Amino acid sequence: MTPTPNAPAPPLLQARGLCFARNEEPVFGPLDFELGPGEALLVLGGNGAGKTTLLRVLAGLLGASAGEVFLSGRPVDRGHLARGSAYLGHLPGHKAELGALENLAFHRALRGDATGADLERALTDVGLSGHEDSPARRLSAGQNKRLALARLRLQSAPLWLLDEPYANLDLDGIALVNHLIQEHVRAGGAVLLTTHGAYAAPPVPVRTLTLAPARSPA
Ligand SMILES: Nc1ncnc2c1ncn2[C@@H]1O[C@H](COP(=O)(O)OP(=O)(O)OP(=O)(O)O)[C@@H](O)[C@H]1O
Repeated sequence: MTPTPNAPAPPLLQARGLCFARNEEPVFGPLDFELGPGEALLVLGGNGAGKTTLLRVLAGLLGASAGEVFLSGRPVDRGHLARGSAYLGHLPGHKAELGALENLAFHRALRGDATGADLERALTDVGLSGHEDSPARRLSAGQNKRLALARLRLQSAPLWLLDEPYANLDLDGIALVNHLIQEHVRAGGAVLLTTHGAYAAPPVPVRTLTLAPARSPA
């Protein structure tokens, strides 16, 4: 279909009637929201409200029970979501025996990414200079989070899904996350993030989505 001249660009991410249930017990939804390029959406809700589950659905790691998700105006399935987003979860997902640099190279090869980005520079940028050869299993929780941030930044996905990105980080690390979010959003990307620490809100236009207890089907 030919786009209408001067038509507003569709949101980068849109959810309509999105629900997730486990064993017929609703976890969240129905949710309707959208996120444009250059925006961040802070997902709020108490422990167990379904924030992580929502991010995993949007990352294509779990299938929604109902509803639709659109990327740049097109309805997408789980495979498209997995390819169109970069997910930072609670677990860093590194190969424990590989060094920090090897982990970045491994994930780049896995994605078939041929950008040729400087991986040593990527480690330096997240404060891991000097840890190039350290196996991931020997990195601290905060250093593992920093390595995951380096991986995130090397991906070209426009949509970032960040689950508790500030967890385990010192003040300098919190500022690093905010810098990366700001850089990504200014480049036209979008970020959906969860956090329990209001102090860490990134310095970009932020909207909020509060997950209320899910409604049981009538
Ligand atoms: N693997 C699982 N198997 C069964 N139930 C699960 C599983 N993971 C999460 N749940 C349940 O799903 C609900 C939502 O969990 P989720 O982790 O999405 O919440 P959350 O808002 O991210 O919580 P928190 O703020 O504590 O991290 C909770 O009731 C939780 O017990």
